[in-house]
Amino acid sequence: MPDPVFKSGFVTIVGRTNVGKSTLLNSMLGQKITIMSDKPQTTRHKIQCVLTGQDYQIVFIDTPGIHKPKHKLGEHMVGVALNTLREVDVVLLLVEAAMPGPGDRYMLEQLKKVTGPVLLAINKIDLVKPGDLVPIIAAFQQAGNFAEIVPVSALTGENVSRLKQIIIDYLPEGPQYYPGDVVVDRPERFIMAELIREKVLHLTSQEVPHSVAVVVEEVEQRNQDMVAVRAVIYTERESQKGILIGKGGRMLKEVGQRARQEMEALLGSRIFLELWVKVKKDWRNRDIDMRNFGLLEE
Ligand SMILES: Nc1nc2c(ncn2[C@@H]2O[C@H](COP(=O)(O)OP(=O)(O)OP(=O)(O)O)[C@@H](O)[C@H]2O)c(=O)[nH]1
Repeated sequence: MPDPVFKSGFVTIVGRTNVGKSTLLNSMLGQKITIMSDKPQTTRHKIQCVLTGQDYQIVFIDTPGIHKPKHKLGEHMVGVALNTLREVDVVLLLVEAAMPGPGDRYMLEQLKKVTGPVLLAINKIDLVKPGDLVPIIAAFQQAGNFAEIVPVSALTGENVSRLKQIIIDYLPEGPQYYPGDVVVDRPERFIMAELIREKVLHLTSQEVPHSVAVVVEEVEQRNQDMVAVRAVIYTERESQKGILIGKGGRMLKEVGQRARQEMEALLGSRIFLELWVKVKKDWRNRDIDMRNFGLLEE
């Protein structure tokens, strides 16, 4: 019998904010890695997760949403997304199960610049009646040029393994780029910061929008099973700082407790987490600060 072919390559998931990119990625990986929240624009970084099977390896690059930029950080995000599209083997466009609107058309235009296969996954099908899906699929089929169209629910997992198989089908024959386990090509500090930020977004609802950045300033191995972490949550306004700290420090304590539990599970050691809140005005419009926060590559 001939050896089975090993397939590998780089895949990027693109889509408007909030369509469920992180949820889908996590569902495919079966492990929580990227930030998930119900606020738009939470995935600012290019994250590589690696999914390895018997005869395949998918390297996921999670790009920020392609959307019309509103401020400097927005512009940067669009640039990152478009550059990534040209470097990968497969582009996976994720949309919500609804008729394509102006925002989708903007994205479909951008995707015409891609030469490789573009797959379309129509997400959140758990929210629509099966009958309503047919015209949606037809509309997207007409509006774009997709190698495959797959309806999925990232949340319930419906059709996710089929989508994974289709991605593998479109990968070229190639080497195993990374070791066998799921890995994240990001320093642990980044993951810890994202976990903290996720808790902030979940716990503060509307009052503190995504104008929050988290920087892990220090990680110190105290002893064999204890790691001390010092992190700063940056907000744009004093009022947001107040909300984040909460009455008698209650909010910050809650954020810290929840983040710590997940950090411990992820890193497999006990964590001593020290959290600070600082105000840094208008950080989103200043390149220098964005670089400090690790949002721009040098
Ligand atoms: N009902 C339903 N909700 C979903 C599904 N997939 C994702 N969501 C929800 O949609 C919201 C956004 O999901 P994310 O995975 O954070 O979206 P994203 O595209 O990564 O968002 P950004 O990081 O802002 O670009 C979350 O509240 C998810 O729980 C799905 O299949 N069905």
